[in-house]
Parts: sequence; structure tokens; C-alpha cells
Amino acid sequence: MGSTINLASVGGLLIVLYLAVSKWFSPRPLTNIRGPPRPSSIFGNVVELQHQPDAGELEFEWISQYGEACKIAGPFGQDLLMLADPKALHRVFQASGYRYPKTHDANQAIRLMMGRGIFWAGGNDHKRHKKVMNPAFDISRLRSFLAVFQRSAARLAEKWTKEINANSNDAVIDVTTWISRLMLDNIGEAAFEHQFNAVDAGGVGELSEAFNNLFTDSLLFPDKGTILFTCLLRFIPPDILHFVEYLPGRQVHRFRQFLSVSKQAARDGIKKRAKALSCDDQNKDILSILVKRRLDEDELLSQMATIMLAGHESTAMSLSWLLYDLARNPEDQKRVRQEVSRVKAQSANPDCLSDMDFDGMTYTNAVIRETLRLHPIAFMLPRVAATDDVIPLATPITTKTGERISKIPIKKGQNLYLAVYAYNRLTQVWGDDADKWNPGRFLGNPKDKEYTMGMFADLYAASVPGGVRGCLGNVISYLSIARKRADLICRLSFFSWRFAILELQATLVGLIERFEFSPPPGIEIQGAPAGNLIPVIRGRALEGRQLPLVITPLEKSTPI
Ligand code: HEM
Repeated sequence: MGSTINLASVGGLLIVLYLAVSKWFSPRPLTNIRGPPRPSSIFGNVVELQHQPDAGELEFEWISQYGEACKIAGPFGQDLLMLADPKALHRVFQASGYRYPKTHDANQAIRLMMGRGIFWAGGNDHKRHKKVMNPAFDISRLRSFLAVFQRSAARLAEKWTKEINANSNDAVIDVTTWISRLMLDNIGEAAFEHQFNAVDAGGVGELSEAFNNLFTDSLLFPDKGTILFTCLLRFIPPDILHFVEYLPGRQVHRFRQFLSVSKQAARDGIKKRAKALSCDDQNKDILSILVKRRLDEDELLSQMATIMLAGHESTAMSLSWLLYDLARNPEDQKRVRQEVSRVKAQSANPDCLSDMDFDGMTYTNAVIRETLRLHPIAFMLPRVAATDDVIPLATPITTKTGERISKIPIKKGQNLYLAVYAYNRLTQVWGDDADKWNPGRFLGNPKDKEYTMGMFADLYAASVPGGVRGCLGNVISYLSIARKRADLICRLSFFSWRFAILELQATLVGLIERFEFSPPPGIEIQGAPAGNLIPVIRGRALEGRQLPLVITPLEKSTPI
């Protein structure tokens, strides 16, 4: 750690000198945009943002005060443009192709954590990754995953029942840890036909341990030395940035350890399946396709590490938040359970519900949407402008000189801070009760909106639908744009979103019909800013992610 700080200090000094000189010559297009004061010339607002107790709240406060587009202070005198305005976000994510890539420092962290996979790749490389992955992300295969999700939920229910029986009637269980193991098992089986057995092993095992608390260990409340170090990465040319992985430091060490363990798991998976792959040309799971598509070895392993992480952590955290929301809203929990019983009673195969059955659960789906809205796992996303541009605004903002503007011109290299959490709470988008839990907002006819932000009822929660980097593709564009182009842009996105929703639906239903969830007395949960929105116990964040709930087997509690 000591040498990290030394390196950071020397680098920091050089950067400050460089910036002090270059500042005189560079134009400052955001000069007139209002925003919070700069508390530190070295850190700007970065420390405040990374140390806020409830991720996204500070951004929301600033947006409420200065408008949906405002200026915040980056490190070393940089100005960042913070955006929560729907038209602006649409411009950046959906209408600009590759013109707003991830920032160097964010990409460096991604490379350290997941290697040179699709999450990291940019521009033409990203297009190539998508081309390679698309045949594996075959929408028609999604249904076959349902059985995997349903089996896993049943296995987890058995585990919990045993634990509860050992504790008489009910037990306080950290749902987030168990759900994360379950989702890891799901992605292993669905994507690689590989059994991680994380639920059965109860979290014991190198891979489970490497995943456990990855984000809180590496990104939660970093000290100033670490913040300085990561801020400096923004100024290091990408070509020499990869040397960073050889440096000491909490984040770098944790990312490196995770990548090495997940690549080893990928290697083991490939070895085990090598025979099957060579015998069966029809095999179309993600692993087989990746192997056949001749990615180089490092890219192949990175791609698998990416799918393991991207394909389980976000769904695990989202489902944890969902159980938490239902625990705090017992009436809605009851209503979901009643809907499940009703749909089961009408289903052709009640023991093995289909995707159509799940899609028919209107209230349950509204509940899922409301959780994704209130707890967006990617609560902010950093981007940088690759070209000069003019960002349009749906709601004009007032500048320092009192002028009302509805466009912000920006220069190439401008850093953007995309405030997803704040967008998800805008009253002009979600109504006056935008900060409250109300799944009812998703029932009935979706009101006509000028800007379609997401495929899941305008939901921006999981970000960037339809955009070239989107996880959740925009189903409307998938269906309406030219098939060939749609295949290239959207198939992976659409698949991963449908995968995530089916997984959430099947797991929720499998658990909610067996257990009642309620909040344990005296424990408050906060969403900590650890790269993602991670649930921790208020005042005990450094213990790592936790979401304890009282779980009561249903037959022993209130009947449906
Ligand atoms: C509720 C669950 C999920 C949420 C909230 C979520 C959220 C996101 C977000 C916000 C991004 C964009 C990140 C950025 O631009 O920096 C993303 C990208 C991605 N997600 Fe998800 N995700 C979920 C589930 C999944 C699943 C189940 C898979 C795989 C089966 C997956 C695979 C990916 C991949 C591969 C990318 C990178 C796409 C690219 O860069 O082209 N995600 N996800």
C-alpha cells in the first residue's frame, strides 16, 4: 500500500503541474453550468461521492438542486457533466453508437477484474466480441434454462428449510450471500453446462470465495490514497495502463485474485468438456461456441470470467433487493403469493411453470420492475465523449448567468457521469411518488413517453437498453430494425435481459411460495456505493455485503 501511495503522490504532483499549465490553454465549455462547490482541488467531489452512505442519494440531491444536467468536480480540476435528463441519457446511450465509450479508468478496472472480454472491449473489438458471442445467445434456448432456474430455487429452499428447522420455527438468513451462490450455479449450468455447486457447498470453494464480497472488498469506501491512485489512471495513456496490474494495492490485488481464480475455473470447465465438444458439432451452449470461434486463449478465458460475473452478480443483487422490498411491504408479498397460486391453478403444468405463465403474472412483474427502478445495481455509469457533440435536454436548465438552455455543447474528451439512480427518481418521469415503493405505477397502459429508455417499461434501472453496450437490449428496436443489424447489435442484449428476467421470476416464485420474508428488528439496510449498489447493514458496511431477513416456512406462518 505504501508504494502505491508513493507512486500516486509522484504521479499526482506531475499531473497537477501539467493541468495547472494546460488549464490556461484549454477551453472550459462547462464554465456556465451550475453544480455543487469543489471541496478539494485534487479530488473534486470524488471522495464525497465514493463515501456517501447511500449510493446515488448525493447525485439525486445535486440534480434536484441544480437541474438534471449539472457540473460536478472531477479530480485535478476536471469538470464532469452529470446527467439524469432522459433526452440526454438517450443521446449518450442509444443514439450515439460508440461515440461515448467507457472512461480509461473504468475500463482499466474492468480489465483487471474480468480480463479482455466483451465488457472491456471497445469499438471494432467490441463488434468482434459481439459477433463471436451472438450465435451462443440464441433466444430459442432461453426456455431450456427455466428448468435450471427452477431446480436451483428448489435446492436453495431445501437448504433454507434445513437451516430453519435447526433454529426451531424461523431464522435470520443473509439472503444476499445465498442468492449469489444460487445465481452462480445457474450461470455455470446455463452458460457452460458446468456445476459450480456453490449452494450445496455452502460457499466453501475457491470460486465462491473469490466472488464473495468482490465489490465491497475492492471498491467500498476506498481511502484517499486509493482514490488518488484510481484518479490518476484517467490520465495514463491506455497503452501503458496495463502495467498497473503489477502494482500493489487493495483493489488491484482483489481484482487480480478474482480474475485468476475465475480464469482457472474457466480452464477447468473447458478441460472437462473438451471431449463432448470435439464429438458433438451441434453443441450450441456459450462455451462450445466460444471455443469453436477461435478466440485467443486469454480472450476465451476472459469472456467466460465476464459471463460468470456479469451473468450472476447483477441478478443476485437485484433479487436480494426484491426480497428486501417484499419483506418491507407484506401486503405486496401476499399479493404476489396469491397471484402465483392463481396462475398455478390455471397452468397446464403447475409443477413446472412456463415463461408464458411467468409473463402472465402481472403484479409480480410490476413488483420486479419497481425493485429494479428503486435499486438500480449500476447506480451510475461513467463515459467519455469521443467527439465534440451537443447534448439535448428534455428539461431546460438555468445557467450561472440565469440563461435557460436546452442544449449543452461538449468537447471531445469531456467526462460524463450518468446518474442512473437519480434518473430513476425523477418525478417528471415516474410521478410525484417517484421516491416511494409503488409497483402499481407499472400496471395499466404505460403512458406514452417521448423517450423510450428501456425495454422493461421504460425502465432505465439496468441501463442502456438498445445501445451498443446495453445489457438489456431494446426489444422494440430488435423487432423493428433490419434483421442483420439487429442480430449484431441486440441479440446478446436481448438474450441477457430475458435471461435475467426469467431467472428473477423463476427464483422469486420458487422461494415466495415456500417462505415468508420479514425484516429483522433493529437492522437497517443501506445501498452502499461499491461499484454496484450493494446491500450492507447500516453502520456495519465494512463487514461486507449482507441482507439478513427473517425467513419463516410458509406452512408455519399465515396461510395464503
Ligand atoms: C437484473 C440483472 C442485470 C442487470 C441489472 C444488468 C445490468 C447491466 C448493465 C448496467 C450493463 C452495462 C454496463 C456498462 O455500460 O458499463 C450490463 C452489461 C452487460 N451485461 Fe448485464 N445485467 C443483468 C443481468 C445480466 C445477465 C443475466 C447477463 C448474462 C447472461 C448479463 C450480461 C451482460 C454483458 C455480457 C454485458 C456487457 C455488454 C457489452 O458491453 O456489450 N447481464 N448489464
